[in-house]
Amino acid sequence: MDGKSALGAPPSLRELCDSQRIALFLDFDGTLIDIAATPDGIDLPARLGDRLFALSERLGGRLALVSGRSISNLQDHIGSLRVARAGSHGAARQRADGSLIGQEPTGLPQAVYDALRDFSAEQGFEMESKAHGAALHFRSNPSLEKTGLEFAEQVAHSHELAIKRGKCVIELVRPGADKGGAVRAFMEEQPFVGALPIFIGDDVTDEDGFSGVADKGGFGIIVGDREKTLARYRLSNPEKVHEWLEL
Ligand SMILES: O=P(O)(O)OC[C@H]1O[C@H](O[C@H]2O[C@H](CO)[C@@H](O)[C@H](O)[C@H]2O)[C@H](O)[C@@H](O)[C@@H]1O
Repeated sequence: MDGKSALGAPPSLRELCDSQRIALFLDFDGTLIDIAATPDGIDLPARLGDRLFALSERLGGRLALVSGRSISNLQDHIGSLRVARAGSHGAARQRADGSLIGQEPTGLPQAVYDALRDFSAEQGFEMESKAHGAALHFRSNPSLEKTGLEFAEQVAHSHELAIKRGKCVIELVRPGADKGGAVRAFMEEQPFVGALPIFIGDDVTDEDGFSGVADKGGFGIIVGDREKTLARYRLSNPEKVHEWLEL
């Protein structure tokens, strides 16, 4: 679908909740918070964790954060999480009480972190080491994209890893997991099972989430502009997302 011109705002959350049981899947960067110059340079709205918990309570616990960040990194920024969450692009999944859904994923080989660190220092990328992956950020110099992608492809090939793309970032991860898989895993369990799922996200990896909710009869909401998207509706920025969620 042509996301830029065709998509309108979704019906209000209240309207949707009046007619059915809703489950919400929320991306973090670019959706709940504005994109910043660096991964740690983000500004969070006051008491975001408390507000997400209150929204989750209103939805009977059917709310999950689904982020490319690790769960521990989300907690470093938001504080202790009391809602369901998936980190590392869906590879790590926890219920609201912190119990695991599936196995805890393994990290990358140390040689990959070392190679990316050396490459970043030489070439001017900002490297982000994550629990289950590693990212090359080039927001401060977008002309680095091609060099970074070529290097990441070599490393991925040597270590049988997958590449995920995002906004000014190239990430190396273990193959197999995505945000759609996380949605499907939550939707098989209480309190999510049987609800109408809605995924809100802004980036390429969120398209897997849109596909996951569509498989279960739900729909996606894209934040900002994308040329092509599986989302059915659009909100223009994180501020509008907060308004829509009545956070
Ligand atoms: O799935 P998300 O929750 O949206 O996480 C995706 C990646 O977000 C972060 O990087 C992005 O946001 C940074 C802060 O605004 C920005 O500086 C960077 O350019 C963006 O790519 C995070 O650092 C990554 O680990 C996430 O995978």
